[in-house]
Amino acid sequence: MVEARGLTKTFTRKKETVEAVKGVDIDVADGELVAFLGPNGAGKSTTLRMLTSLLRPTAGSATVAGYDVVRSPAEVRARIGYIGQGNAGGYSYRVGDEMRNQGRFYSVPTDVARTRAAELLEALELGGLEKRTVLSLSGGQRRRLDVAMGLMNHPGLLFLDEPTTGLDPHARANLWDHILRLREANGMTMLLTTHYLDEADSMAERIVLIDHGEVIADATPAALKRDHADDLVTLRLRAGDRADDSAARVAERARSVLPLGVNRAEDHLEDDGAVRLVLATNHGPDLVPPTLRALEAAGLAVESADVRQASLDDVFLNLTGRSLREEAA
Ligand SMILES: Nc1ncnc2c1ncn2[C@@H]1O[C@H](COP(=O)(O)OP(=O)(O)OP(=O)(O)O)[C@@H](O)[C@H]1O
Repeated sequence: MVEARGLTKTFTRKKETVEAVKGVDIDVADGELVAFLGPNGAGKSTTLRMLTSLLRPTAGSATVAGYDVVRSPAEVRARIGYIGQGNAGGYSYRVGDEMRNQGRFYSVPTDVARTRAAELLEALELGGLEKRTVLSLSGGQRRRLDVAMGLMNHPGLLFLDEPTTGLDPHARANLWDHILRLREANGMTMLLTTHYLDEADSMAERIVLIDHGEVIADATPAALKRDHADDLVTLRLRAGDRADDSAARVAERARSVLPLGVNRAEDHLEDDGAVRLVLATNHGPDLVPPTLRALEAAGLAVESADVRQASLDDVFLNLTGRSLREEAA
């Protein structure tokens, strides 16, 4: 559905040059749901705007739904839906008019547009709001209207630029619910940008991590976490009463019986004399039972166990040395 090679965009303004996108390769197969994830200014929107033919690339090429974005922009636009950042611009327009205008923009015959608009508004829980002005809608309703408008031409491929930014958690979940249901019903391919880590993690089948205009990783959320981050299992062990049960001995005995699957182990002496053992692993939850069994069989008392699973922020941190969560904040 999408094939981009060496896609590049350089903005020049008042002698200042910004290399927004630096030679990006992207492939999206039919039916995939792919998220561009990256910090502010990484080049996500610029890439999306080139793929939707809204922005001409400085170099490189892209075909979308089988058409070249530079040579055949009209063919591309007829086959895609695009939901930009803060779309529903005509605030004084009525919801129904916005949908009709969108239909006209895509040359959808009037009677088809009427039926389609009604179906989409119903599917996005906006039924009955046709006569309301866009201005009077809540943030979540406005964003759902954006989605409805983006689907007026029944696209096989939908581009969403930060669809849930600015919405509260309830409205975000609700919007996702609707998007995924429509995707299911229509078999749409979807490409979206987001800086919500949790959203990318749970919704996207594949994540393209973008930083400083470059793709720094491209894989499923699970593979990214497996290859670029560790789960951490933290255990508190009690030093025994015997003379040779010093904290150092406890740590040493614990290390000697750890099961397979531990990438790294560190121990720390706590103020109260307990030993904190931190295990880095790719299989946090699965590692806990055999570890507990092994430690207990070795006569070591485990006071507590905690598992922190790898996150996409850990992945970004390990790849760039910066925290995406902190940059977003
Ligand atoms: N029209 C423009 N003129 C000049 N510079 C631009 C223009 N559009 C984008 N840029 C610059 O290009 C870089 C990439 O911007 P882009 O909007 O693609 O990033 P982004 O990853 O989508 O960020 P955000 O998450 O904040 O939307 C930024 O440095 C931005 O300032």
